[in-house]
Amino acid sequence: MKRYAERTAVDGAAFRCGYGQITALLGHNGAGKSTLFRAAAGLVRLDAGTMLVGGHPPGSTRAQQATSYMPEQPDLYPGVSVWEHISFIALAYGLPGWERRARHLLERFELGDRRDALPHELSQGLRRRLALVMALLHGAEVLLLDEPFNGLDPHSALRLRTTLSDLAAGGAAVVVATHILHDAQRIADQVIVLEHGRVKAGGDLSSLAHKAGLSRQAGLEEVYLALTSEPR
Ligand SMILES: Nc1ncnc2c1ncn2[C@@H]1O[C@H](COP(=O)(O)OP(=O)(O)OP(=O)(O)O)[C@@H](O)[C@H]1O
Repeated sequence: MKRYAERTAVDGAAFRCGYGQITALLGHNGAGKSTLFRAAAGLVRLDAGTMLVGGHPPGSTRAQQATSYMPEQPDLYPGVSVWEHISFIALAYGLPGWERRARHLLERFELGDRRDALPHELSQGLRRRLALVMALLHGAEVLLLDEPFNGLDPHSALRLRTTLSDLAAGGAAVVVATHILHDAQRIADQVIVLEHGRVKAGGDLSSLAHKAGLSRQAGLEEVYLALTSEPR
């Protein structure tokens, strides 16, 4: 449970995100998705309840080493180049031989020729791609990505979906908060629907469709709209 003054951001959000799985965290604006991520990343402390990240308390050194968190509004520093941003992450995690992986990720997200660019010289989608490269650099076993598809063009979104599926196939626990149900439907093994800080429903798409009283072939948007009420 997490409260901000008299406002309860999260309460009753019990679920598990398994290794080797992609979990999509869905919910209206203000449902508590980012608060859960910030708590998992050790940036805010829960007022009650328990959370473990990679088996460790959030904020502990072992949880930090196991986790990579990309906030909804990633911090990029003015005057610091693409390559310098990546070097900083490599230094922070003490990654040996990181340059090869960095070059590979930059190519994968089509930033290979923008190594010297400054954040203000990048479009919104390119800045998001840089933040993704930074989040993926240290090969964390737990990946927490807040709105990673925002601002990506369709090819980049496809590349990201493939990358996340590959990482989950390699054993990572990937958790993605998103409003883009098209992308979530294509990659999620598990969907958690949050409403007012609580888990409204959780499971794979076909079990959620069943819960919503829809055909098991129903798409995620239809299921989401059936399971949730209008935001107030
Ligand atoms: N630093 C803060 N101080 C006060 N209230 C906050 C703070 N951060 C979040 N909240 C409140 O907590 C609730 C959950 O917010 P949160 O950012 O977790 O939602 P979200 O599901 O990520 O929303 P969105 O889809 O809009 O990103 C909201 O009511 C929000 O106003």
